[in-house]
Amino acid sequence: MSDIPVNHEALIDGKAFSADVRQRVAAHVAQLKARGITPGLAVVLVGEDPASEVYVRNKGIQTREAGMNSYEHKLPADTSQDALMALVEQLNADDAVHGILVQLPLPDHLDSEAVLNAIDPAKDVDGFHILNVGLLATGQKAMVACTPLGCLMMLRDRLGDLSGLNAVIVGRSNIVGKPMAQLLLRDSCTVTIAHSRTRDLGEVCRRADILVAAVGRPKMIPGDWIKPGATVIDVGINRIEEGGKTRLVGDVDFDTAQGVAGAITPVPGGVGPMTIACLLANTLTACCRAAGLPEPDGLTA
Ligand SMILES: Nc1nc2c(c(=O)[nH]1)N[C@@H](CN(C=O)c1ccc(C(=O)N[C@@H](CCC(=O)O)C(=O)O)cc1)CN2
Repeated sequence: MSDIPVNHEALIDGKAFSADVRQRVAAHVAQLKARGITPGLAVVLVGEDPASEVYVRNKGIQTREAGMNSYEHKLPADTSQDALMALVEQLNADDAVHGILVQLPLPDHLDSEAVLNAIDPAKDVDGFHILNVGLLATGQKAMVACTPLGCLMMLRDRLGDLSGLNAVIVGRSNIVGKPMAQLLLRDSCTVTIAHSRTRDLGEVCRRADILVAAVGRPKMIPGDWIKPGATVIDVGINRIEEGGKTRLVGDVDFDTAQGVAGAITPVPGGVGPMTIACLLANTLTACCRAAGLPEPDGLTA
């Protein structure tokens, strides 16, 4: 954000929202623990990517803060595919582990798709397993990818019933764009997925009551692409250099967008914090399902 005054009424505070989600998860975990059940999340990090190390550390901290067990597996960058698959199998078989997450990106020599599809779908708290992708696409009970789940929670909180709204998602990735589209379709939005080849992208965006930006291009969407009063969810986290300093910006040009949008997520402090909160929510859901207990209200799709 720059020196332009922030319209606080329009701001969707992902930090505060994620704190509330984590608090609700913790309350539910406390009830489970009183029955002798402790949810456990295993996170696997291969290599030493600095950003991944920060995310994995934060996941461990927030998992423990929610009262769950955290199991961290840090493997060297030259770990073989076989060794990684063997660890996944070991975690699949471990009853103390209810959720498994392999931090992405993996080093280039590893086949990410094969690793993700080796995770037990019931423990796939990232929602990336092909079975969970298919279940979501066919409207069945699935583990849902954390970032789109977090976006959905914020949209429902801000707008209530989403049915009939025009939703435009800019970006067609497997981990955000496509699952986001499925979730909004399930909530009866009229959904458009736009991407790099979309013609008249500005025109398409201007039709959106809900605009989700997930392209990974800094400040690509200016304020005059936004319908007045629209709800804007910015999934982009881009590090840019400005005035000799680096800072994080989204895919939306926040300064020009915030005066037009009815509600908007900032970067940082918007969607990002919801990703880890939803990971904890998914781990709790996986644990409840494994124990044959009712799922927590308001923490699933
Ligand atoms: N297996 C997975 N790998 C990755 C995922 C994922 O969901 N599953 N997502 C990202 C990284 N990520 C979590 O893993 C993540 C990214 C960003 C944030 C966040 O809170 N961002 C802050 C800004 C942080 C900063 O200052 O750099 C924000 O937006 O406010 C949390 C988690 C890729 N890998």
